[in-house]
Amino acid sequence: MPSSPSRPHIDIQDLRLEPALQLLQQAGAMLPDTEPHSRAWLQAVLDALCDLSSKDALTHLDNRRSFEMALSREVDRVARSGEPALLLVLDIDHFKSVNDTYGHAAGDLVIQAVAKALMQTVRPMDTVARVGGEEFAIILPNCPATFGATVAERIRETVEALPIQVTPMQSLKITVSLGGAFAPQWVRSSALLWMERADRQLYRAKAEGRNRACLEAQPDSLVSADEKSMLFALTQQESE
Ligand SMILES: Nc1nc2c(ncn2[C@@H]2O[C@H](COP(=O)(O)OP(=O)(O)OP(=O)(O)O)[C@@H](O)[C@H]2O)c(=O)[nH]1
Repeated sequence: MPSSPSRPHIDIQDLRLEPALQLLQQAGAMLPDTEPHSRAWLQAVLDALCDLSSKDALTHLDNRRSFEMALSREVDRVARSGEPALLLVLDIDHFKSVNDTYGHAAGDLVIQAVAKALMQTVRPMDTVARVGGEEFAIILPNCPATFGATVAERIRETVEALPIQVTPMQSLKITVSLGGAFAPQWVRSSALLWMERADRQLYRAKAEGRNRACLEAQPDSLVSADEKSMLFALTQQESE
């Protein structure tokens, strides 16, 4: 393929890569073992930086930024395919008292243990993210409405049964509250609205006593006024 004459030539040696390499080293990321300053080496550095900026440092789950991107992609996919998709948001109950009683390091161990349990409880195709201090979110593509409550309950039970060793002598039990909402099928909605609906259910689970999962009722027919107006605007645009 003929190369474009206007394409600028970049000498990798001239790039200021030291700060990026230090960042990767400090984060314990694997540095590329290909020939330094080769094209393959630079690509591996870029890949490692992308990985670093999309993962949560404590749990290695997706961070909020990459979760939001995944949620937007899922909204588009559902609108095109009509497949059901469930969003679960999950919050550790009374987590402040774990920190206050056992210390911040013990709190971190609890967060890591919950993250690991979530990864082991859902399918590889599901996206598990840490979206806040002690708050997680899970996107479950292709999850039938009839299965939503079962999967949320399975997660709740798994965490409840989990012994978490915070010191050699001390093991803790914790619980989580979950909220869930299905993406409206065949409707181009927004990731933000979907998240708000799941959050409302989480709020309900907390208010009703914690250690429970609340899912939005009648998932297939629930379309908010905002979503209807977005769909209307889109239909208008398409007909113009
Ligand atoms: N150890 C640790 N604590 C964190 C981290 N991020 C946030 N927190 C703490 O998480 C706690 C959250 O407390 P709250 O928002 O009051 O929630 P809660 O105590 O779980 O109460 P409910 O959610 O109502 O059951 C605060 O004490 C934060 O300091 C973290 O990365 N590590």
